[in-house]
This record gives sequence, C-alpha cells and structure tokens, in this order.
Amino acid sequence: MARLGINQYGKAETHLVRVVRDAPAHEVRDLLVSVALSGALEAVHLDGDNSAVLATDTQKNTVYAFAREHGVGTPEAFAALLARHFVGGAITRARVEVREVAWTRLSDHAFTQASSEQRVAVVVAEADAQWFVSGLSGLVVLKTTDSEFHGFPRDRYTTLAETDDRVLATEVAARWRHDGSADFGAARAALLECFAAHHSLSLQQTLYAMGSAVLDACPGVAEIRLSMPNKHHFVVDLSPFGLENPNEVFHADDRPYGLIEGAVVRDGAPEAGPVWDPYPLV
Ligand SMILES: O=c1[nH]c(=O)c2[nH]c(=O)[nH]c2[nH]1
Repeated sequence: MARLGINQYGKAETHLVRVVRDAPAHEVRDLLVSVALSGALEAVHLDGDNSAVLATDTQKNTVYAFAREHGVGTPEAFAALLARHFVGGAITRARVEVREVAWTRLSDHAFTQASSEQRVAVVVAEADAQWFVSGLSGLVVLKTTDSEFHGFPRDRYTTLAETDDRVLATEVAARWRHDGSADFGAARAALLECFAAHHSLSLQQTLYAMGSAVLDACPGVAEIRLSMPNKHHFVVDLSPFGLENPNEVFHADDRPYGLIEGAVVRDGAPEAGPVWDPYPLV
C-alpha cells in the first residue's frame, strides 16, 4: 500500500514582458512568474480525475491577462493578486513567485539590461491568510580592502595563509519574510551600505551584519535568509618574475567557492507559516 505525499503543480517561469506605452516614455517590466497550486488533489493523482485541475496553460494565460487588465505594480502586489485568484474550490493554497530583471532606460523607447540581478517576490495565499517573502538574487559586490580572515584552526591539510587584507567578493541571494509592508529599496540599500561599511573578519560575520542591517532598516521584516558564495580572489605570485604583488594582481577563481549561508531572525518574530516551503525535491 502507498499513499500520496506532498504535491503541488503549476506553470513555472512564464516569461512576461509588459510594456506601458500610454506616455511618450514607455516602461518595460520583465518578469518570470511561477505558480504552484496545492490542495485536495488526491483524485487527480490516484484516479486520473482532472475535474479539479486548473490547467497550467490556463494559469499562464491568467498571468498575461492580469498583466493587461491590472498592470503589474510591485512584484509583491502582482504575486498577491494572482495567488488570491487561484485559491478556491479544491485549491487551498497558491504560491506565486515573481522574479524581475530591470531594464535601464536609453531613450523613451530603448533600454539596456545592465545587470542580471533579479528582484524576487513570493506570496503564498490561502483563503484567509497570506504570507510574503521578498528578496533578490545575483547582487554581485566586491571590496578591495577592509576584509581579513585569520584565527582559523590549522591541521595537516591547511595551506591557506592568514590575511589581514584581502579582496572580499560575493553574489548575494537574500530572502526576507515580512508582513507585506517591507520597502524593497530600503532593504536592498541596507544590504549594500552594510557590505561597504562593514570591516569584515569573515564572510560569515559580514552576512550576519548585513542581515541585521535589513532588520534595523525594515520594521516589517521578521527574518532574512542569506546565501553568499565567497568569490575567491587569490593574490598571484609574481616573485618568479622578480615582481612584488602588494594586493594588486589577483586570480579570480570561479570554483570551487566557499558557500556561506545563514538567517537572522528578529526576537519575537511570528511563525513563518508555509512561506519558505517550495517543493523540497529540487
Ligand atoms: O570569510 C571566510 N570564511 C570562511 O569560512 C573561509 N574559509 C576559507 O578558506 N576562506 C574563508 N573566508
């Protein structure tokens, strides 16, 4: 005997480009929208009864139609509008994730994609509750000094030299859960200002400082989770060529990389509910 375990389904990564063209200066919004629905879907899986299945094709069409009818607004607002729409009948929970890349204006109607940084919004809706996560991925930052790493244990496999002056670089992925009120721009600014200002004794310490800075800047944020690969910059040994290298020439290695991850949780934060829980397989 077996039973159906956790399950969800939906259209992933609908690539929506919405142009606002009611003024001479057009606007471009570029979103990947992913929908995941769950609820009383046993008959679908066990019996092939599709009477409760809102086709993923229909979900995709709804994304495009809502963009036309309602506009996009903030990623959080668009995700919430869609998530609430999909809840009903057999569907008791909808999770909508929006990932947006920015287009930078060149003229009234020409744009360039300056960065692959993504702004992220996730809304999980049930009939009488909703949960919010906002965040970003692909925020690449580097500082040329103000970073040390020493005091770590040495065993027979340790070759890394201690340093009191190194390049520190990372690609920040951050997600903060909040009550719907968090100002994305304030959170992003807090991450960047803290990275720039913080005198780092490790990437772990910098991660905690950056997370704390977001909690300080955004009262509606209950918890922030950060994932920060250490984009190593190794000082090239130029001594074979009779040259000194006082932290000026580096080999930037792409892999392997240290992966530093952690959460900063506000004292007394409410329970997270289902907002962190995408399907856990992938
Ligand atoms: O900031 C760092 N944290 C580490 O855990 C680590 N490990 C390592 O080799 N270099 C670094 N740097």
